Amino acid sequence: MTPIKHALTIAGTDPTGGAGIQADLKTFQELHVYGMSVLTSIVAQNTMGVKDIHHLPIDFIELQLQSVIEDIYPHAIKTGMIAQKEMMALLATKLGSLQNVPYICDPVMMAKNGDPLLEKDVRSFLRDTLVPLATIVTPNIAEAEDLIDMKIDTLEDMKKAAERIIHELGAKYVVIKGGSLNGEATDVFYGKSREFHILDAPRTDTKHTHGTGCTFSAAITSELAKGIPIFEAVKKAKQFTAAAIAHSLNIGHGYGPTNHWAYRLNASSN
Ligand SMILES: Nc1ncnc2c1ncn2[C@@H]1O[C@H](COP(=O)(O)OP(=O)(O)OP(=O)(O)O)[C@@H](O)[C@H]1O
Ligand SMILES: Cc1ncc(COP(=O)(O)O)c(N)n1
Repeated sequence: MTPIKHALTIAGTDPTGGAGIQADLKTFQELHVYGMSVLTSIVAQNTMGVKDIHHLPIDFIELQLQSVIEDIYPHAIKTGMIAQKEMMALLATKLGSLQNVPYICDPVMMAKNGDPLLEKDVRSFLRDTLVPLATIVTPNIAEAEDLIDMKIDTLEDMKKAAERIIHELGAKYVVIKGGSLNGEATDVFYGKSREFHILDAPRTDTKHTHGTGCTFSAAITSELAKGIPIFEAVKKAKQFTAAAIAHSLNIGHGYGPTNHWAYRLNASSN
């Protein structure tokens, strides 16, 4: 039997279980990798919005990370909600010192309803510290616009933005998620091979998309932990997330969560 691979998420929490650390761990489990987590911020949020955020002290985030790495070395690492400059600086140092571990940077900036998850004025610091270290960075349209300070209205704009993220910011690969553009669910993948790939999946007409971005980047992380080539990993993540959205859950009073086991249902009916 192939030894199990280990994936680590470094992110904030969602007590309703749909986004953040909780969505990441559910995704790792569904995709058969051993999931581990380092908490950065504890977020009092639900499907309706964010009530308050408690940031953990930097030295305690460092201690969690050290505890994981000295014991169960991760085969891939993702970051989600990294809210403060000091957290970004710590992670840049730590992630920069790990050799050959794929790093998936989900540049989380806000919750689905628009509530901010990052402290003010730290977005450019995210762009300058964590994005350049990324094997792949996974912005949605608003995050991509913010990272390279350009308006994105069309697929051509998405391609231009992808080129700029690679050539100006230094990540190796990028996938820009077009879920919020023109009612499509078309994503653009681009990277050091300088080839564009367009990823399409049927768009589900639902408001229950809480945690889709976390789920997508955690699925990429799972596949990269297994050693799957990067574009294959992104394609699998796209299918996994599309299924999770197609079977999303009408629970809670706001933007309901996705269904992390939907891909398993699809696979068993094939
Ligand atoms: N309603 C939908 N139906 C199918 N796929 C979707 C839908 N909404 C998003 N996706 C896809 O889910 C994945 C994760 O998208 P994510 O929610 O992070 O970003 P987004 O929808 O592009 O942006 P935003 O968070 O601003 O809505 C992407 O592949 C995206 O194309
Ligand atoms: C802790 C945390 N991280 C990320 C998100 C964004 O979630 P989404 O995937 O819906 O953009 C969130 N709401 N909470």
